[in-house]
Amino acid sequence: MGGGQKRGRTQRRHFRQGRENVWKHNNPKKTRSEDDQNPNPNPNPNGNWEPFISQNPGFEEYYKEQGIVPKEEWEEFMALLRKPLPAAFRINSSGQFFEDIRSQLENDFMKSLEAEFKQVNNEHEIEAIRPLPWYPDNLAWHLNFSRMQLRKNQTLERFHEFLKQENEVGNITRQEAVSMVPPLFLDVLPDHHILDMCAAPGSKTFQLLEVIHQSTKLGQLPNGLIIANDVDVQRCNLLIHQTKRMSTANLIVTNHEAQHFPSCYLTKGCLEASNEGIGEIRNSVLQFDRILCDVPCSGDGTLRKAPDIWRKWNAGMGNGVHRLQVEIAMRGIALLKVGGRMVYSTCSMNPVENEAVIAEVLRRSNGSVELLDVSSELPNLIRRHGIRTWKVRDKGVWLASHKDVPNYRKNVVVSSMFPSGHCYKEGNTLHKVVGVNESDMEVEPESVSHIEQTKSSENNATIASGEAAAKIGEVLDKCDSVEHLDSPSIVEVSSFPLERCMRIVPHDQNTGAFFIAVLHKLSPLQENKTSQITNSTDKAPTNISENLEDIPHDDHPVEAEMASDANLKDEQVSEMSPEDKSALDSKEVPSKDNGGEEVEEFDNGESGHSRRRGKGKLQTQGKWRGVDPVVFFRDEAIINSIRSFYGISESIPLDGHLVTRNSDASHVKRIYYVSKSVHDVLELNFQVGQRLKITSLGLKVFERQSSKDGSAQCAFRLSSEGLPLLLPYISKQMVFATLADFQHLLQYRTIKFSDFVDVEFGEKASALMPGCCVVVLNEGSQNADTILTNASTIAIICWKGKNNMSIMVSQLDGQELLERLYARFGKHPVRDENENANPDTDVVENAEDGVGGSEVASQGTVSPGEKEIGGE
Ligand SMILES: C[S@@+](CC[C@H](N)C(=O)[O-])C[C@H]1O[C@@H](n2cnc3c(N)ncnc32)[C@H](O)[C@@H]1O
Repeated sequence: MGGGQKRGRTQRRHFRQGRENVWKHNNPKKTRSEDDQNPNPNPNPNGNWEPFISQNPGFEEYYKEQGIVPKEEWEEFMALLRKPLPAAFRINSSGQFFEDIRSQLENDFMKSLEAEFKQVNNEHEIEAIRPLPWYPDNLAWHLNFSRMQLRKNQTLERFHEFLKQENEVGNITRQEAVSMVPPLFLDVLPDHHILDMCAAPGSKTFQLLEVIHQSTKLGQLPNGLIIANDVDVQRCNLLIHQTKRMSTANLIVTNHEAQHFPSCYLTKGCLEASNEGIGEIRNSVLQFDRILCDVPCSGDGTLRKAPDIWRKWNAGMGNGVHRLQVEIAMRGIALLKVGGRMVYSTCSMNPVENEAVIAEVLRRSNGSVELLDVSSELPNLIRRHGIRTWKVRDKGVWLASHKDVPNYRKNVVVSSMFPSGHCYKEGNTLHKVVGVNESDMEVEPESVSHIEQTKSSENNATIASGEAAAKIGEVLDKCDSVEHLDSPSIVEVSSFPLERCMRIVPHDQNTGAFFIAVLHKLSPLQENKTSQITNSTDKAPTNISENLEDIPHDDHPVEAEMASDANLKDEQVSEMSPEDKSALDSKEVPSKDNGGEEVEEFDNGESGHSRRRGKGKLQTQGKWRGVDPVVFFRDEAIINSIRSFYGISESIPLDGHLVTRNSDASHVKRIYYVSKSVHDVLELNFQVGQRLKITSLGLKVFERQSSKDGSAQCAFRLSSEGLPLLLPYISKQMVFATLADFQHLLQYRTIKFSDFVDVEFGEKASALMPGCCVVVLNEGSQNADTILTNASTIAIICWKGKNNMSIMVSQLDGQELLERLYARFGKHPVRDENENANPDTDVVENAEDGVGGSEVASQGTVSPGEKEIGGE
């Protein structure tokens, strides 16, 4: 794998930043009084700590003018923006102990924290912690303690410890409350194919994965899949780390510019050539049932948690990302199946990044997409209607219409930023539309600048709430009798039902701010007159595929062979995104076997040991240089030996489900399991010339192992992540332990067979083949079948040596599991020091036989974030 140790270190640094344990103290050198006085400390150039400035006149002027909250709420809105954001977290419902954790919060902490809360909090909030009322099943929680209170207050120590530990092992995820909202509006089902276009660091991907895995039985996989994409490869690594705890075989992580996310489809001719029947057509196009389009944005909705935005904020931030947001959203629409749903969201309050983008998507889609009214969904979530009128601010000047934009700024301040979306060429005037039938208009209604009567709008309340409403009224009064409107003070009102968009504002529920819109695709995208009008003086769109559906469907007869064919027609090439084209071009690039670029780099290599490769060859995944290839693992000898060693039943299919990141089977180090849905996408991707640049996929199930004395009889050991999937199918190398012995193993990590409390267990353990094995907790005297098919069964991977058994679980995970067992069964492991062997807990030092200690340490006991990600 390219990158090697250098990348490993970078990854670790990013993991630390990305999966910061927010419950820890950040700056131990600060004194308590400094911290308490300065809720948002900020170093000045002299290195002294100062509070963040929580004012920005430009910000206030901007949002007052936009009228996103009514005048009478302004002070409350601003006051809350200046307060630190209360912490929120989600219980990971895929975790084995999620019910225990929820019950601990509901029955223990909710009550026990009451008294502490009264002591430390004199605010009006009445509960110390509470479930978010709009999040299903009490799985998301809001804390009324600030992070500082949590860290500093002795009485909160137990709760603080709980949060720290559960966060570290991944049983809970800290996530801003409002950021949990968009996936809830996607209406996801377990068999959906989902694209998360801008997915890193992955909080929402995680939520989506939870939904598709929700009703899956132990040992089975859902039919759906998620492709989580992000343009930033390091942030992709954060996402991979974040989602690792899901142990999912239904995820593919890709690294593309979302606006150029590649098309993958096989044309009719190609299907025939490959003897695939029309019945297979379902797998011949990569389109999605659900798309999450959580785009990059100015982020001013996160002011409460990132107060440095106060200092940085300016109106240009929103203007600067508008075009990219439109391009990403349009690409999403093109990739969405007819009948599918796409959620567009930002953590910005700015209408230019929000309503303007949605209006432009509706305009360009020309009736193929509708904006859904989801007011009946999540009724407990307080939100405001989207607005239909706003202005654009550029270089300190308010612009009410594209007409007002000076010529030299017209390529920057584009028409789609304005409510009408109408582009004015030099010398044009705005034609009045009030009182004109749409049928009388020369151009299509949705492409025309509308000045609407607010009283006839469904959206009276929303529009009337803003300052702009008064101005609209004034202008409309004048408009009715005016044929041409040249006044720069005209206020445009969008004709689209943008009130169906949702804006969450901080003072409604003591949260951050967020914007969400839900789109539904009604028909394939057609060539779009509107966007041509709209863009007549804008820079040309990056590619035509923004406006054309670039995936074949009934209305687009399939004319050419698949993308990888040399005889592609010119127009087909022109519909491709630049990335598609470059992938196509790079077909001429020599294949991975003989043509990688010569580079000087570090490489983790197959041995897993970092080594300097010198002038080595970059790995190549299809067209993508520097990316490990994805290869189906079909080495029958190895697969059979694994099956036979662990007694893995034939009822779990392995053929076609195992992949590696190395084409040389004899050096494969890790083997990943992929679901049928992922398999199908991979097949398609191979057939179209590997257009998808895959960073990570699948669930690690087997890892190559070696033992110092060569006693291990199978070249591969089981991995902890893959165990929940394989457990019901395993019949060998498995022993059932009593609660006491299981707890002792977790506590002491290595135990001599003769030292187990249950003598029979010790004997059975010693009779296993040397090497990797599974220890299953048998609380009570259930039979093996019942235990193995029960989702709440607890099992760990161990190493059977000559004289002892060692666990292959990280210290942290072992400790957490021990705590959970105690919470569930109420028994502490009581150990008579004389009774059992070696009290040392370090498996590396004490593994006197079996696998090489360093092997266990490097593969079994480091935290997941420190292992290689997504490849060999
Ligand atoms: C708002 S964050 C996404 C947060 C994420 N959905 C979550 O819930 O964790 C926006 C992401 O978009 C990514 N991004 C920026 N430009 C992009 C582009 N052109 N294509 C794809 N991703 C992009 C950034 O790297 C960033 O990770």
